[in-house]
Amino acid sequence: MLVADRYRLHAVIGRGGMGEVWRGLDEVLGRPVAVKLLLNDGADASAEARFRLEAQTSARLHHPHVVGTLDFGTWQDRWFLVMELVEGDSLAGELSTGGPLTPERLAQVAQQAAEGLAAAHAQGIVHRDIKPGNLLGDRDGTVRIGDFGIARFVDDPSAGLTTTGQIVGTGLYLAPERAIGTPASSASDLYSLGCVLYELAVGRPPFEADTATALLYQHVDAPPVPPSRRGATLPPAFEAYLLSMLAKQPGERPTARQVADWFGSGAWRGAPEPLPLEQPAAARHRGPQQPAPGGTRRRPAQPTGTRRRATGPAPARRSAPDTATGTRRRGPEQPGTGNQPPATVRPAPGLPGSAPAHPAPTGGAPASGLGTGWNTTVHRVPARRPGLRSSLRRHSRTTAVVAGTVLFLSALLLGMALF
Ligand SMILES: Nc1ncnc2c1ncn2[C@@H]1O[C@H](COP(=O)(O)OP(=O)(O)OP(=O)(O)O)[C@@H](O)[C@H]1O
Repeated sequence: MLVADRYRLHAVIGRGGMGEVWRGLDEVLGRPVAVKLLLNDGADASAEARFRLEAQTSARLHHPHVVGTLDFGTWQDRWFLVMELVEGDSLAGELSTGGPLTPERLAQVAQQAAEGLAAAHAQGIVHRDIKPGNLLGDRDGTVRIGDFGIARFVDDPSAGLTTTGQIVGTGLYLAPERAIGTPASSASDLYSLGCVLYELAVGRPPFEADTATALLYQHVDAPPVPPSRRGATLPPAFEAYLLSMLAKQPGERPTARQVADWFGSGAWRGAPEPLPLEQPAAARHRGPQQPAPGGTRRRPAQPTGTRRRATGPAPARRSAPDTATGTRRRGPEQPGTGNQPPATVRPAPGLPGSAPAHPAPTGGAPASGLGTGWNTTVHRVPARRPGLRSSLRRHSRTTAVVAGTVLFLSALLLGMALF
């Protein structure tokens, strides 16, 4: 098939919600390309506008870690988008074929995906659909962010909702603030990236549930179980930093720039700071930014230029639910994987019951990670949820109380030391 007298389509690479992607050849320039053809079913009147927006948005970005846009137009009444061809597998494919990634590969994914996001955020673009399938790995492992199909500019008042008030994004990776209907910000992308890294480390996403409502509650209310308690072998600094990306409050997450710098610095190899008696003298003088190969129990390394609150130790110290088992097996002991929502999920009065709000096409399969119908883009769940909103506020209050107590005790100890 020759599209627009120029692009020879060879084989379908994959299908998404908006169209199918083909491997092809630009016969004019003689180079391989990927061509996305918008589905022609006429089912979604806004699809054409979204497709055009994807083209325009991605065309503004020129970055080694973002899939480049080469052309856009119509051919035989179908819209097409021509992109750089990424020859390797998506991170979703990498996980399903090879299992959880090594810390080295994970750090590379984190750094490069964050570089791509930082470039988008610098242009005022929020991706809004960061998920394993949208992170493409080149043959040499280079990670490129694709699919800006639902990206928005941060000052776009319609960002976050469709015209019918539905939440846009992928539920397994949806930031808490988005679960309560707040428009996505760059911090929302960082939360999604945190969920993706978690999944690539553990083999399962941080939160899973049988219903969309229960899943949203977990994003808002449930502390993620540290990956190490689910079988992942990450250096402690890496784990702490990853958990900081999953902070419930957007302002407590590191920025994309900080994530890229931190992983690029090698600080992820570090371990928590040892207790005073265990600490070797040389390590005491090592700066907090430096990696600590082989060290034990050192405080997580601080990212360059990162706000103190975004460095990760706090989430890591948060006690995990007793349901964590340290296994990768999916079962009722893992958060949200049983038939009932976990104890931390409190369905609010008036919310839909246990029936999935967005039924999985596989016949009611739970929201259990890659390959399920929940791994989709638009959630047909009413976006404004008072219960979820107050839940998020409660998190802020708890943080304030803890911070106040720590401050008070510090002052008390200081006073005792002085007098
Ligand atoms: N530039 C590209 N090079 C190589 N493969 C690509 C490229 N763009 C997309 N793909 C592959 O094509 C498949 C479909 O991509 P597409 O962006 O249409 O859908 P999706 O992200 O899977 O779903 P949705 O758009 O509904 O979120 C994906 O699996 C992806 O791996």
